[in-house]
Amino acid sequence: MTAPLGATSEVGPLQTVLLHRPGAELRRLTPRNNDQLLFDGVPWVRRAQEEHDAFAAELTARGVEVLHLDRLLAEVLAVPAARDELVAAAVDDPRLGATLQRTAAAHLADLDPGDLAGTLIAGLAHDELPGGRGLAFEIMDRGDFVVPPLPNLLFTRDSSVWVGGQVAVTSLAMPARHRESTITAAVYAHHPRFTGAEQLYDASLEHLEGGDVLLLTPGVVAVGVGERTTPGGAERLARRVFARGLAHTVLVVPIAQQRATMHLDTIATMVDVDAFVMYPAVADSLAAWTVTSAQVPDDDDTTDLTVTGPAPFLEAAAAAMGIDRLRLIDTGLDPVTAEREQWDDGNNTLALAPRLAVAYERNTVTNAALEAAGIEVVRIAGSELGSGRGGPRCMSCPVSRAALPGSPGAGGP
Ligand SMILES: NC(=[NH2+])NCCC[C@H](N)C(=O)O
Repeated sequence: MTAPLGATSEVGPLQTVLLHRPGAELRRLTPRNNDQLLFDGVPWVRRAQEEHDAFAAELTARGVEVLHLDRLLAEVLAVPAARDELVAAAVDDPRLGATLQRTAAAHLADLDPGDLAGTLIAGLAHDELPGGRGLAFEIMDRGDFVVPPLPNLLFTRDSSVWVGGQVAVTSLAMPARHRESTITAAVYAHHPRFTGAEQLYDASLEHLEGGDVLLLTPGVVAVGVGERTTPGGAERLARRVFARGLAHTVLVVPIAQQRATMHLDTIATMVDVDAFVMYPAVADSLAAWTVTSAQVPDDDDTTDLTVTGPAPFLEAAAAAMGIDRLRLIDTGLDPVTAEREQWDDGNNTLALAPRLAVAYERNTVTNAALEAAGIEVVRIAGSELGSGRGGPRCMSCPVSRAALPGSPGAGGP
């Protein structure tokens, strides 16, 4: 029996999750390209894989079904339409010119599904393309990429997000991540596991990343806007969730446009039905605009919106959730520890159920605070994984979460 698809909260018992075990794409990182590829260092790949395997094992041990994105991808690449879409997307790059696009596409089209999946993720370097031709090919250096690698595919949170029983394939803001959503789009459209899943969003729309989307409680969604998700993306998502009856309130939360706070889930995640772990430096200033719709909404993109605010985030969230107050657990203790542990994704927890969350072991002060507040912490190592600036929440996309007691069912059919 597989669980119904979808999620309506951050903390409902996790049943199925989408992960990506990092592979050869991390071996592409060098001190020259790591900034552009959004890593803060050059990870030791073998150790990163061990850390990721241990993360997956903790989830499996607690009864969570783990789906692996590279395996789903290899399976959909047996479908001709999916193959054609993904090969075309891989060479759809103005750097290449028509001749190199054609020879690269021909090379990719000849690969078997497993090798093609591997190449779409790890990329294709100039010296790996035997029949390469064209002006761009002549001019490129040996190590340049014809198809760039996708080291951030590891952060499955960002390239898709389930809201209720529908899945939003997102529109990623950074060029290094654009192609990730061609992969999630193909998997959701063509893999039998997702047959019938309705798509809520797509990559052609305004920027929206899953790390900015928090399902506070059934019917209430928070969306961070900052370096990645734009106000336009938040507005589009609000209209769509209202039109489809997936939520009644969207809280739009501005966050600083900088790397340390690239997504809302880098400063706050939920660890219980009424509790956040949050970066104290922003706790007092974080604000939210409350978006609702007075109309009986029925159209995806034209519903009138009512916007009120800004109000302090915790007050606006509690009001939208229909509870008196939200509990707050601080990252760190003093400002320096807080800043260090925020940077190391101390806030970026993955709840497996109310009061049970996965966190990086290195954030010792935050984890102690979580335990003091009654949260059981499943600690994982992240010395190598963390160099991509993402923690347990970023590295996971919940595909099925059970409904919270007392709330309507989570997913769709
Ligand atoms: N949901 C998240 N916080 N994701 C973290 C993504 C990290 C990734 N290196 C990026 O810059 O995009």
